[in-house]
Amino acid sequence: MIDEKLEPIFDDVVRRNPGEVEFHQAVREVLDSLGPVIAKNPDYAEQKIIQRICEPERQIIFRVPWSDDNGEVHINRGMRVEFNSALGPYKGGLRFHPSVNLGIVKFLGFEQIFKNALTSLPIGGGKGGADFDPKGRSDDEIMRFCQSFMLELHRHLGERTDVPAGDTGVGVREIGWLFGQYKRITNRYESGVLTGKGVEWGGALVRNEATGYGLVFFLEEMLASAGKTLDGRTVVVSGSGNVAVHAIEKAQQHGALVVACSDSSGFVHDPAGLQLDVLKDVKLSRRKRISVYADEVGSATFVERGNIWTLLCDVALPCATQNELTRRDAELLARNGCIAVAEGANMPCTPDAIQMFESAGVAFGPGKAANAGGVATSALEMQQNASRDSWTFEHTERRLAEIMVSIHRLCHERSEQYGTPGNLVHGANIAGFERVARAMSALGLV
Ligand SMILES: NC(=O)C1=CN([C@@H]2O[C@H](COP(=O)(O)OP(=O)(O)OC[C@H]3O[C@@H](n4cnc5c(N)ncnc54)[C@H](O)[C@@H]3O)[C@@H](O)[C@H]2O)C=CC1
Ligand SMILES: O=C(O)CCC(=O)C(=O)O
Repeated sequence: MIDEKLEPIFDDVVRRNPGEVEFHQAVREVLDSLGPVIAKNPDYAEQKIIQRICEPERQIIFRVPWSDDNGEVHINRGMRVEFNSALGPYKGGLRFHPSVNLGIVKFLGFEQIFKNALTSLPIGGGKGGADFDPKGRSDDEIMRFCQSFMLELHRHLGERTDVPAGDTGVGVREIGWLFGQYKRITNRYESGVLTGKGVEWGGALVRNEATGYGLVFFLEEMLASAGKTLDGRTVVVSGSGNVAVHAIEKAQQHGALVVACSDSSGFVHDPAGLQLDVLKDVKLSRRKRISVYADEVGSATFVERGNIWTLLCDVALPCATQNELTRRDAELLARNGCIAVAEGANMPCTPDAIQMFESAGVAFGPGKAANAGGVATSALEMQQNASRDSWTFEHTERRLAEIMVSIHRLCHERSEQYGTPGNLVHGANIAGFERVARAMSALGLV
């Protein structure tokens, strides 16, 4: 429940941003946690810190024209929301997906402010993307799209200004085409302007794996605070993209049996445990539908359009997309004995699903904390670019693990200090907000 003093702020956000339902949802969740913080720090109310945080510093919307392999012209809409730069340059990924609109980019950018603050690294919050659907497009078409997108976006970027990375539909391949075009337009090898680059051209080892790996490090901390471990647990993961595959990899390394994953066509169930090499080959290399995994692995079945959350598991890791896990799914998971849920995707659980987990005693790790390993490792990539250095895999993974442990500790401590022990949603919102609010307050009315 939003504190009654903060209710008018939320109403104003809804009025000023009509129809942007995902953005409203993300704001509501944060404001829900902030009543006690504002009561303790009346200066923040006077300085209208919350109202300022809810208003992006800058929103850029632009036309992206490109032509397909048959010469037909297409027009997409590109956007970048530069939300908050109190802690550092705007930082956050680019999403290419037909569902992208301003409300989606704003929800993602808003979440990113608090997530980035939780890493304790010097990065502000931003997000971008386009309503472009890469599915079924040739490499040439996607490259032309990336080049056209960057032709406009480049003027807003810079290693000290705004530093995008990947997200849904944007991986190392697209970052390559975006970086190549930036370099060509500006005539500068400005490595720190994008992260998630290939390791041969300025990228950092571990960035590709970082979100999924970080999720599992965070999950281990959640379980440890209840005296449990991941070893021997049955895990279900939704999605089969960058985050999902690397979460599966790290969960397996920690002794879990991961029995299912999905894509937008359905899920595969492999009670023997997913074969990671086959999964990576099908989804990341050949970019096929998930059903191909079941065609190639005898122990697996494919369930078209099926609901993955009906499967029995100890741990659920939603790693696909926003609002993919509803209250009904949460009830089912709890009833089936699930003990922990950690969000690899951004906002994959609906608010009433989260409430359900809380009331059923299922440990819950919110995305802005649990999936912060990706952006944290992006900040480590920026550090390496700035110092013209490159670290080993082992060193970088150790840094990632330390960051995830410290994010969990911070969220846990704040949840206790503010009277909701173990509620990591409150802990994450409060800890992230505190860091941004202190910086905004120090920087004056800007
Ligand atoms: N890539 C990164 O470093 C980070 C990504 N995230 C979030 O993680 C989520 C996944 O991102 P990536 O793995 O990078 O994207 P991706 O493009 O590599 O993979 C997305 C996956 O989700 C699946 N998917 C999409 N809609 C689905 C649906 N309705 N049902 C089942 N599967 C569906 C796709 O088929 C694909 O397998 C997104 O919410 C993203 O914002 C969060 C933090 C960092
Ligand atoms: O690495 C980054 O800059 C962004 C990662 C991202 O988009 C996210 O955390 O949701």
